[in-house]
Amino acid sequence: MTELLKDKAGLVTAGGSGIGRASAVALAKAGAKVMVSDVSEEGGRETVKLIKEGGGEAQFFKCDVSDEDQVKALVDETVSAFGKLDFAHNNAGINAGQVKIGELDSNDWDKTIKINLYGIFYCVKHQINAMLKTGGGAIVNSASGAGLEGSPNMSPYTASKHGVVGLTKSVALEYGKQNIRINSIAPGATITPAIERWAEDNPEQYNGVLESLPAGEMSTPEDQGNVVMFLCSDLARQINGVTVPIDGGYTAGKLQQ
Ligand SMILES: NC(=O)C1=CN([C@@H]2O[C@H](COP(=O)(O)OP(=O)(O)OC[C@H]3O[C@@H](n4cnc5c(N)ncnc54)[C@H](O)[C@@H]3O)[C@@H](O)[C@H]2O)C=CC1
Ligand SMILES: CC(=O)C(C)=O
Repeated sequence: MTELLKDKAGLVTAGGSGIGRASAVALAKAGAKVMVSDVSEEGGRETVKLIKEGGGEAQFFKCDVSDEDQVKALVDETVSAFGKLDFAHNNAGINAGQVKIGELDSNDWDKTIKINLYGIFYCVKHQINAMLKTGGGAIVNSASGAGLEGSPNMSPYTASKHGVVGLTKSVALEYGKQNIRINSIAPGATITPAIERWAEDNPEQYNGVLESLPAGEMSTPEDQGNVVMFLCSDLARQINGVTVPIDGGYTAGKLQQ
């Protein structure tokens, strides 16, 4: 446990697995009270258990981020449980419809945009309104490397994550003077349970991905969660409106930043 987020309170969406679980744990280890939310009750409650076993404080609230009423209820419940909202990690995202756009089922487009982009909009809107009442705060959105460059066979995902990057920049310009910061992370390939299963089934492709990465390894959920924790803390007080690649240098060879 550290004291970096002592007396702070906030929420994590999709905190029941992978990056969201790691960020919830990192935030709690830094001393924060964390409302872990997920559409999966089982995953979310497991994260709460892990936090409590580590001596931290957390509660679970079920929330599908594609439903605005549920998102508002999550924000209200967090403020009611902890008295304020100092930070939020908006992490829920899916990657449906992994085909060329000519073959894309429109339902996969709708589903992806609804969770990845509308979900971030609903979260940010209601979190900002809560933070305005309690003195400000810090928001971190999960974008992706696919929010910074094109990715074949992932057009709904790529479009949604570019949207998250753009929304982050615009909102940063709107509320800086009210002591609200908003940033995104752009994880590169990160070893979450789903990727672990894929790697086991596709060892050659997995080794190909590893070779393309400057660090020679994928990042871990904890690599992502630690940066989220930093961005939520006052150490990052001058960081606003940016998207931080966390990918061992992968985007350094791709982008002009
Ligand atoms: N794992 C990776 O390599 C990368 C992940 N990301 C992004 O990071 C975020 C988290 O990804 P992972 O940790 O890999 O995910 P994961 O697959 O390990 O977990 C996803 C979680 O999201 C929850 N979820 C799904 N739909 C939801 C909804 N509508 N509302 C609330 N929760 C919902 C699931 O129940 C699950 O607990 C996503 O936004 C993803 O796009 C970005 C770049 C790379
Ligand atoms: C799936 C994804 O967002 C990656 C690997 O950037």
